[in-house]
Parts: sequence; C-alpha cells; structure tokens
Amino acid sequence: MSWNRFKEYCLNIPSLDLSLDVSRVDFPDTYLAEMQPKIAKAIADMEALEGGAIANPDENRMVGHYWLRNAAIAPDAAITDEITKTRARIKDFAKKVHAGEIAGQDGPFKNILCIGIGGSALGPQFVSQALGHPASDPVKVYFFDNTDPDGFDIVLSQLKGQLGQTLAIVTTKSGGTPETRNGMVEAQAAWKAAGLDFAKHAVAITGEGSKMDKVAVSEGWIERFPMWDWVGGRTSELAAVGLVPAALNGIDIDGMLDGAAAMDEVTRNKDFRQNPAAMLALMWYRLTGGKGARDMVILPYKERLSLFAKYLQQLVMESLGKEKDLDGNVVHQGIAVYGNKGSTDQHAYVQQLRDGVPNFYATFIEVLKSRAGDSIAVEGEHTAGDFLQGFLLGTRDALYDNGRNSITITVKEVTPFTVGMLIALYERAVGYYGTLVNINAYHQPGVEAGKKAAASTLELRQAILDGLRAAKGESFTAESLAKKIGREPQTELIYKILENLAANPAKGVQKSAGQAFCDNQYSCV
Ligand SMILES: O=P(O)(O)OC[C@H]1O[C@](O)(CO)[C@@H](O)[C@@H]1O
Repeated sequence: MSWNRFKEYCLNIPSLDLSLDVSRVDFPDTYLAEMQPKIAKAIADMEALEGGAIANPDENRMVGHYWLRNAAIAPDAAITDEITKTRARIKDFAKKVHAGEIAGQDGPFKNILCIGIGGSALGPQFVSQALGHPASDPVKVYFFDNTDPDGFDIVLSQLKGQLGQTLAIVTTKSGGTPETRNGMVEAQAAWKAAGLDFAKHAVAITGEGSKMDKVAVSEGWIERFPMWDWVGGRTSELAAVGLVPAALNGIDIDGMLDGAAAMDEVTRNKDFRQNPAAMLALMWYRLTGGKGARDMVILPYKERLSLFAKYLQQLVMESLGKEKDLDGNVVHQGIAVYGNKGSTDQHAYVQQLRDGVPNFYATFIEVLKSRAGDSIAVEGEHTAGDFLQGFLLGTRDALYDNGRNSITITVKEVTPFTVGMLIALYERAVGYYGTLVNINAYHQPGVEAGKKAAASTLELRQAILDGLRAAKGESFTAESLAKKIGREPQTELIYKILENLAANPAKGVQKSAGQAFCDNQYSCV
C-alpha cells in the first residue's frame, strides 16, 4: 500500500476524532468522478428525507431518525416538541429510578429486564456492552429477545429472588410482535409466582394505542414511552427504545445523541469526498458491484464493540435486502454482514478470509486508546494493547497482500459520543447505498412472509391436537393423521409438529417409535 494512496484516500475528520481509510479498496482514480452524479442524487434524496418526505413509500411513512438527535430539524413543531419532551422525560425517569423514588415492591430497582426483539433489542444490547461498566453501573441489564422457554429460564434463574427490584422494559414498536408478547407473558407469570405485581415493575416502549400500549394502560404500568411510526425499529437506538435502558444503565445519553448529531452534520456534506457516509456507501457499491457480490465482514478490535456486527447485521440486511427496486423490477439486492471481534476472529475464520473464497471485504474498526488506565508490559516493552493493534495491522496487510480489500475506521476511544457517531455513520451510509441501488431501505416486507407462515403452523398445531384428542387412545402416523384431518399436503409439517409435541408431553401427546421415522406412531392420552 503506498503512502501516497493512503494520504489521498484516508479521510481524516479531526472534529470527530475519526478517520475513514478507503485506500485499501482497489478502485481506479476515475471511480469517484464517475460516481459523482449518483452520490449527488443520494445526498439530495437524504436532504428530502430529513425534510419530511415520504421516504418509505410502501408504508407511506416519513423516516425521521435523524430528528431524534436534532429535534429542531423535524418537519413540524409537534414532532419537535414530542422528541424534546420524551428526552427530558427519559432523563427524569432514570433520575427517579436511581434515587429510589420509583422503586419495585422490594426496594430500589437494581436490575432491568429488557423484553424486545430485532430493532427493539439489538441497539440496547450493543450499547450496554459498549458503554456499560457492569461492576459499578446503577443497574444490571438482562434481555429476553426470543421466544425460547429455556432462554427465559436462564435469565429468570439469574434474577431469582430479585424480581421485586427488577424493572421490566417491554419494547415493541408495533405492539404485536409474538416473541415480545410471549416474553411479557412469561415475565408476568414469573412476577406473579414470586407474589409480586408485574404492573408495578413494568414500563412499555411502544406505539401509542398499540396492543402493548393498551395492556400497559389497562394494567396501570409504571410508565409508557412512545415509539413513533416515523422511526424504524432498526434505527431506533437513539429513540426511547435505546435511550430508556441506556439512561437507566447510567450511560450518558446526551453524549450519544451529540455524537450522532455531530456525525449527521459531517455526513450531510455535499462535497462527498469529505463525507464519510457517502464514501462508505461508494466503497460498498464498488466492492459489491452494486449487487451484493461480496459480504461485509465487520472486525472491531475492541471487546466493547463486539456486538456491533450483530447490530449492523439488522441495520444493513433488513434495510438493503430487497427483492424489488423502487421501479418494481426484481433485483434481489442486499449485502450480507457478519463479524465478531479482533483479534479473536483471527483464530476462527480469518484463515478463510486470507486464503479462501474471496467473496467479502473487511471493515476494521480500530480504537486507539487501549484502556482507562496504564497497561503493564507483557513482552519486552509491549502491552496487550500493542499486540491488539499489531494483530489489526498485521491481518489487514496479510489480507491486502492476497488481494483482499478492506476499509478501516479509526476512533480514539469508545465513549457515548463515539457510539452515537458510529450508529449515525452507518445509518446514513445505508440510506445512501439504498439510493445508489434504487431500493426502499426503510421497509421489511420479507419479514412478514415468515411471520405469516409461523402463524399458520400454530393453526395447524391446533388442528393436530384437536384431531388426536377427538380420537383419544388411537395411534396415528404423520401420514394417517394428515389424512384424518384433511391436511395431506402438509404431512411434513405435521410430522415436525408431532415430534415437537411428543418431546413436550404436557399436552398429552405420546410417541411410539417405528422402524423408520415415518412409521412413528402418535396418540393422545
Ligand atoms: O418493535 P417490534 O414492532 O416488536 O418489531 C421488532 C422487529 O421486528 C421487525 O419488524 C422484523 O420482524 C423488525 O423490523 C423490528 O425491529
């Protein structure tokens, strides 16, 4: 890598203590000039979006996550007012919880249990890992982000005897996500079993008037915070979704919002060579051929950022993974994202990155400051942190020497400001990329298909149970039961559900194994 190319293509932004080095992306010197009209359109579209345009046409919605950190730019005064008041309410609520003025039945809250999934969980998980100090934070943070009963049990076992000092935060924009509803129902049962009133330990973050909101109102939960329809789940970390748990956790939420606002300012720059979000989107476009041809591997060399790849996975893949473009053409767009942390990944999959199928590009995230205090030397004069940077630089060179491109983002340290900045950087890069490939980056129609299919399997499960119960004592194979209940085309699903019912005997389904799996017999006792 030449020093001259590095000087040319490492964008250094002193006001943010951040640099974006794209010199290790092999684009010809003509590339940026060629892309100028396309990126100019993306920047103009984003300006319209920030001004309140219906940037999510399918759902007929505005896209307003940028207003969250600068309420003054919201397109109407009522929105500005709501954002400002909500932010103040969150800080006030956290203050009262910390002071013990708002407390559980057994005393001041010392834990929070965040119940939510997708955008209603990934941001809070990333931020609590990035900015928490578990030994000294005012609360310990736990999550229910699935509908796995064993997962609930693991968390509840850690909270045993402490539910009277645990605040449950139920987060769902739509208010109707089954996994979250199930988590809430399981939590309610656990609080009840402990002789406690769940409502006195519960807060809702949801759309006004949603199903969950109605539950919170009718049961008299402690507090409700809004989730607005103009904020998407995957861009909601800087709305109440992320700010409530962060503030309770003692994290400086103003710092996060300031970092995001400062990044927004810089990434509005029409001089795209000085605009890190525009440059990031242009690199993605170059590296993937504008068609997702390569995966994005995120490699933060910092424990605190180890959930960033998981967070970005939703932000990027739910935003960009689309079947159709804005003109209705089938395009199957998207960029796959994965990653964990360096140097740990060096001992897992970096072998393939260096030598295997070249279907990716890496993004190294470098954090200059090693730790809060000084470090001991572990070998000669070198500290563990010196090794960490050594592995980053070494891996980056080893990849580049073998024709593997990479981007490097460097920040000084992991602070609320930096985290806000990184979130804002990727939010806008995703938006710009959406325009470059002409897709709606703000809806998620594909997820609905899976949700509908899941609902129909529950209906089938009920039909199976009804069929078995109606013929109590009689045994069926999957095939004969399918025939009996008139669902022959669904025999495979019936087999899968019968196996699950037999493994969870509470509903009375028993199995007697046949010679081959398809001969297994099931009956209801
Ligand atoms: O906040 P909600 O409405 O419960 O949705 C959770 C997640 O589910 C999705 O709608 C996809 O299933 C995500 O976009 C969203 O972040």
